[in-house]
Amino acid sequence: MIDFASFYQVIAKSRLSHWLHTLPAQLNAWENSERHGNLPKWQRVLKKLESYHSQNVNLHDRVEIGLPGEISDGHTKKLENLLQSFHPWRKGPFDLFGIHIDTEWRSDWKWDRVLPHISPLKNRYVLDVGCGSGYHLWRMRGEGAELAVGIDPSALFLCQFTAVKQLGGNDPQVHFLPLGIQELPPLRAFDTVFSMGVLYHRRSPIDHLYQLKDQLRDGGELVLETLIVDGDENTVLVPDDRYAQMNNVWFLPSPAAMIKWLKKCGFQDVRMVDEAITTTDEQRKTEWMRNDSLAQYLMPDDPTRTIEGYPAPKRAVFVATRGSED
Ligand SMILES: Nc1ncnc2c1ncn2[C@@H]1O[C@H](C[S@+](CC[C@H]([NH3+])C(=O)[O-])CC(=O)[O-])[C@@H](O)[C@H]1O
Repeated sequence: MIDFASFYQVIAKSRLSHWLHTLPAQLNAWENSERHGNLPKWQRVLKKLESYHSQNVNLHDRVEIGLPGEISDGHTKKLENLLQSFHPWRKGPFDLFGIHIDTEWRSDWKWDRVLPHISPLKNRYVLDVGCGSGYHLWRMRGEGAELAVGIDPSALFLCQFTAVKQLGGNDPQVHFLPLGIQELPPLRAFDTVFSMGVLYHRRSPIDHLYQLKDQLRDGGELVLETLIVDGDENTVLVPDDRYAQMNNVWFLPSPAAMIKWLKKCGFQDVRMVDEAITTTDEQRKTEWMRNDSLAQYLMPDDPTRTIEGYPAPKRAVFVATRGSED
C-alpha cells in the first residue's frame, strides 16, 4: 500500500521535521490529481501483493528478498504474474522469492562504479533524486544509511518501489516520494545527495545543481552521475531533438565543463571519479522490459554513434562537497 503517513512519523522527530510544513499538502495534491491513469490498477496489484512478505532480506551485494522455495511454486508463479503488471522494469535487478527481475539496466554495475568513491553511508541521511524503481535506495540502506529517501515523479516507479518494500516487510527507514527535485524546499539536511541520470533531463542544469546543494547539510556530499561528451571546459552537446531516442535530453557537458559548473555553484573538492561507456550488456531488452533499448538506439553499422549521429552514451560520476561557509 502506498503510505506517506509513515514517512511523516519518521521525520517528525528528525532533522527533516521542517519538511512537514510543505510535504503533506504536496502529497495530498498528488494523491488527488487525475494524472496517473494506471494508478488505480497498480494499487489493486499492490493490495494483492500484501499477502507475500519475508524476513529474508539481503541488501548488501544485491537486492534479494525471500528465498527460492520459501513459497510454493503456485504462489511463485502468481507473484511473478503480479510483478509483471508493473512492466516495464527499468532499474534493478531484484531477486524476489527466487524470481529474478532482470531489468533493462544493470543498476548494480553503476553502483559498483560509484560506491568505492563516496563517503561511507553508515548512519547517514541520504536523498536519491530520480531514484527510478528505488534499486539504489535499497543498496544505500544495505550500506547502513539511517534514512534513505528517494524522489521521482513516476507513479509506475513508486508502485515498483512499494511492491519491493512490502515484500521485504516495510522497512520504515526507506521511502519514495513522487516529487520532482524542483518541488523540494531547501531542506539543507541530507548528509549525501545522489543525482544519477537526472541532470541531462533538466532544462536548467545550473539550477539543478543549486537545487541539489539546497538539500545538503553543511559539509554534505553530492554524488552526481550524468551523460558526458569528450571536450574541454567549454564543450557541451545540446541535441537538436532526440538523443539515443530520448526526447527530453538537454545538456551533455564534457567532464571539464561539469567540474567547472560544480565549482561555479560553490561546491568544493570537486572531482570526477569514474568514466564509462554504456554498453548493450548494461542496458538491454529483457523479459521484464520488452520495449526497444540501447542496441536499437545505436547506428547499426557504427555503435560509437547514436542513431541521431551523436557520440554514443558515455557516463561519468562526480563527487563534491557543500562547503560550510555557504
Ligand atoms: N525533475 C525530476 N526530479 C526527480 N526525478 C526526475 C525528474 N525528472 C525525471 N526524473 C526521473 O529521473 C530518472 C532518470 S533515470 C535514472 C535512475 C537512477 N537514478 C539510475 O541512475 O539508475 C535515467 C534515464 O532514464 O535516463 C527517471 O526515473 C525519471 O522519472
